[in-house]
Amino acid sequence: MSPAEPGPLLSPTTDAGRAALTALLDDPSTALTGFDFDGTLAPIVADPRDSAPQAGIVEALADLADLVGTVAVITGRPAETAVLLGGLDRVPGIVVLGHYGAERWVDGRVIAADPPPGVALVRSELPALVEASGAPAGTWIEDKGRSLAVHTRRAEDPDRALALLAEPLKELAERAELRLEPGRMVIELRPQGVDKGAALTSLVEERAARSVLYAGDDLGDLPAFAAVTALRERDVPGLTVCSSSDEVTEVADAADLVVPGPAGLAELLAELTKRIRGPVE
Ligand SMILES: O=P(O)(O)OC[C@H]1O[C@H](O[C@H]2O[C@H](CO)[C@@H](O)[C@H](O)[C@H]2O)[C@H](O)[C@@H](O)[C@@H]1O
Repeated sequence: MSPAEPGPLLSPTTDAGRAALTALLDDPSTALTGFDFDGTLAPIVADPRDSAPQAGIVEALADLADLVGTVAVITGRPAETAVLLGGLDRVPGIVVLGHYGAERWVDGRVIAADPPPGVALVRSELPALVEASGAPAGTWIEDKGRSLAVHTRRAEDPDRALALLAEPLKELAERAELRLEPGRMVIELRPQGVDKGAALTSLVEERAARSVLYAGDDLGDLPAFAAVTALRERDVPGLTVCSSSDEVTEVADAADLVVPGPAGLAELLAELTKRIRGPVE
């Protein structure tokens, strides 16, 4: 295989994806690359406090940061949590947008507005709601400051727990004027008005990026995939990458390229940096 040919992983299956890859390789310095954290950069684990990046992936991001215009992480986590768990401060110039874009971490500083009052309401009512729902033991609440998430991964029957919680959480979210965000064995109640699509689009505009790559694994990443599609209409070629799992299949269906989880993404990033650098003389 010549260095100009796609490797086994870096092979988009759509024309739009192939066009975006070509644009990125032709002019990497104007490309923006964005990544989700859990399930994409970090393998899924039972307790979110134990999350750690896929081996080698932070080093791959650091290599990429030398070559492309922007490396960003866009996550449902608080920005600082993702930076700490991921050791993301090892990536030069990285931008970390937390809480679906409501927070921005750059160079060790976090910029964020105050959370809406509905978050305090949810904080006070959620424990009793979870108890009353009949959700099985192992169901637990993650308080992220600006939002709260109810996790069922450690419950005996995670899907049944989610089914029991769905209606009561919907009712509470409506009363608190918050948005319900379903994910991988989790339902989150979070402020409205932001999503990963709006966050990605703003960053592309701010950086005047001329091509974009976005990688994600969960339902909360679909707005970013939609933003990539919309940016193509504005002459910004875009490539969507799914870090696949058996838990969520909608993301693979929407992607230009599918890799097998964070391990596959680490390999893809290594291949991408190799392709950008070109043949070694
Ligand atoms: O936008 P992301 O970076 O993908 O964050 C989405 C949610 O990720 C975390 O939950 C997920 O990962 C956990 C650790 O692997 C796993 O235990 C859980 O089942 C997953 O849903 C995080 O805890 C949430 O707050 C994020 O919103």
